[in-house]
Amino acid sequence: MLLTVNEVYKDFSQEGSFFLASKKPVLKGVSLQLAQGECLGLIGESGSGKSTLGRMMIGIEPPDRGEVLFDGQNIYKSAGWGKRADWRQKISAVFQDYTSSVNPRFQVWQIIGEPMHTRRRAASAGTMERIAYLLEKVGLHGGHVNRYPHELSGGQLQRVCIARAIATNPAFILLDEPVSSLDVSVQVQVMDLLASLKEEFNLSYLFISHDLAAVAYLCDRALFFAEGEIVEEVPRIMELGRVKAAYSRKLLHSVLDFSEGAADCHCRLAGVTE
Ligand SMILES: Nc1ncnc2c1ncn2[C@@H]1O[C@H](COP(=O)(O)OP(=O)(O)OP(=O)(O)O)[C@@H](O)[C@H]1O
Repeated sequence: MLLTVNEVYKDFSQEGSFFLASKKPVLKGVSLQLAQGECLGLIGESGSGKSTLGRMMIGIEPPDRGEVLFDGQNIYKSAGWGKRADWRQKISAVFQDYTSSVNPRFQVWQIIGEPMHTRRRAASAGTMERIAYLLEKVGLHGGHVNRYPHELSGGQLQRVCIARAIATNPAFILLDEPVSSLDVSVQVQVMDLLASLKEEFNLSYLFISHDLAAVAYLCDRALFFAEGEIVEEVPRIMELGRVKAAYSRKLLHSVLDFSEGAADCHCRLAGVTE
């Protein structure tokens, strides 16, 4: 298994009364597994702990209890949290807010070169070649290489973030609401890009989204998440419309009418692409 999350717990301090600060449990014994080349959807209401779990799976939010194994290695123990280790090259992320994900003073080549440890002022010919290759992979071209973030559209900037995310040949990418800030027509294009990169590079994704159509389109299976716990698993995405738990049904019906099942969802998304 590429990634294994074993019984992870996380509490955050909460402002209490003047003298007391209470602890709020945000993850309550979550376990999951992710295989190479698989896309797992994580669906849940705002504040349910999805992003906390995502951050934990990319090595930046240590659990209070439990473990996260990448290729069998406990990412918070073996190399020490915060230190460089092989697994860091194999894990990356794309977030919802592409604007704050990049340094506004960096040009596109510097942003994409960041995980390749490119120096700020110059990059080798080999690195620039690699950057050109990555730009092409995400549907951009050489004309974008010297641009600054403010000279790009939202969709183009998110494509730059995706190029940066695949720069180190990762095995796993956290996609935390990666299309939620984009216009609907651009969302579909970026979803198509994520789907084709997954196929080409056999990537594994954890796809956090409120958009059930997007989950149905991209994911192989999905988890419904509430108050720090998995409430239901959908092992085959085509069965997304047949969830049983009251919470999952409530979420489904609040977003789309799923009475026709997940196929309906595919059709709706496909309709936008036509
Ligand atoms: N560093 C932190 N310190 C204190 N509380 C935090 C911290 N990070 C998250 N929380 C709290 O943990 C809870 C879960 O947050 P999280 O962002 O994981 O939820 P989410 O399901 O991703 O929500 P959304 O869909 O709105 O992004 C929230 O109540 C949030 O305020």
